[in-house]
Amino acid sequence: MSFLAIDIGNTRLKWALYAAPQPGAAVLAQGAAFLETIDELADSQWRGLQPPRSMLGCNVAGDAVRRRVEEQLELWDLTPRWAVSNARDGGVRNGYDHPGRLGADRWVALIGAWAHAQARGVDGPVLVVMVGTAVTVDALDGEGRFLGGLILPGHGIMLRALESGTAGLHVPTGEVRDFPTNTSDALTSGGTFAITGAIEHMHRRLQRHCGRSPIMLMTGGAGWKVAPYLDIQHELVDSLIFDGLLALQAHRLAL
Ligand SMILES: Nc1ncnc2c1ncn2[C@@H]1O[C@H](COP(=O)(O)OP(=O)(O)OP(=O)(O)O)[C@@H](O)[C@H]1O
Ligand SMILES: CC(C)(CO)[C@@H](O)C(=O)NCCC(=O)O
Ligand SMILES: [K+]
Repeated sequence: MSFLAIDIGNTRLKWALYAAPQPGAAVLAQGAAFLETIDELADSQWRGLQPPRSMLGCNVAGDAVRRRVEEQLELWDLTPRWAVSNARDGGVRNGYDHPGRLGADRWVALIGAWAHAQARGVDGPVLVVMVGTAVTVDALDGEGRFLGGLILPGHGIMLRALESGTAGLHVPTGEVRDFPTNTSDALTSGGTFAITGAIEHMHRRLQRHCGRSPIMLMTGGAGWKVAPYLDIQHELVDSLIFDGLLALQAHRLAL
C-alpha cells in the first residue's frame, strides 16, 4: 500500500515514502536532493527502499526535470502521476483566472492546508505561505475558495538581484535587526521584512475580506528562518505539500 510523494521545487526535490496513501499515514523514509543530483536518485537515496505501490508528484521545475525524475522512477513498477492545477479538487475551488496556470506546488499546498483546517474543525479563512526559492502567500476563504495570492522573490533571489543590480553592494550574510547599522544587516533585514511584510499585509487583507482572522500555515525550506520575525500567529507545517498530495491521492482512491 506504500505511497511515494514527490515535490519538485525550483531548487530541490523533496520526497517522502508513506505507509499508505492516506492523510496521517506513517512516514517510512524521506529525503531531498538538489535538482543537479536527481539523476542519481535510483542509485543512491531510492536504492533499497521498500518499493512504493503508487506515487503522486508535484512539479514546478518543468518537463525536462519531470522526465529525468520519471527515468529514476523506472527503478520500480509504477505509473508516474503528477498533480495539475484545476478548477476544484480536495475541497478547494480555484479562483485563478486560468486555474491551470497556478503553480502546482501552490495548488497542492492549498489542498494540504484545507485538509489541515478541516481536520481541526477550523471553518474560517486560511493563509498559506511557502518560503523557498520564491515566496508565495495564498488566501483561502472559509468555504475553501482560493481567492488569489502573491508571488515574490525569495530571500536568495532578492539578495542576488541587489548584488548584480548595484555597483557597490556585496552580500555577506548579516543579522536581522530592527534598525540595521551596517550593510550586511541592512540587506538581510530588508529581505526578511519584505517577506514578513507581504505576509502580514495579506493577513490583514484576508481578515478584512472575510471578517474573521485567518489561521496561517507556513511551509518551505526557509519557513523556519522567517517565522521568528512574524508578528502574527502562525504554524510551521513542513509537510504541507506532501499532505496535499496525500489528500489528493486519498480523494482519488475514494472516487
Ligand atoms: N534568512 C532567510 N530568510 C528567508 N529565506 C531564506 C533565508 N535564507 C535562505 N532563504 C531562502 O531559502 C531558499 C532555500 O531553501 P530550500 O532550498 O530549503 O527551499 P525549498 O523550499 O526547498 O525551495 P524550492 O521548493 O523552491 O526548491 C533560498 O532560495 C532562499 O531564497
Ligand atoms: C511561483 C512558483 C515559482 C513558486 O514555487 C510556482 O508556483 C510557479 O512556477 N507558479 C506558476 C505561476 C503561478 O503560480 O501563477
Ligand atoms: K516549493
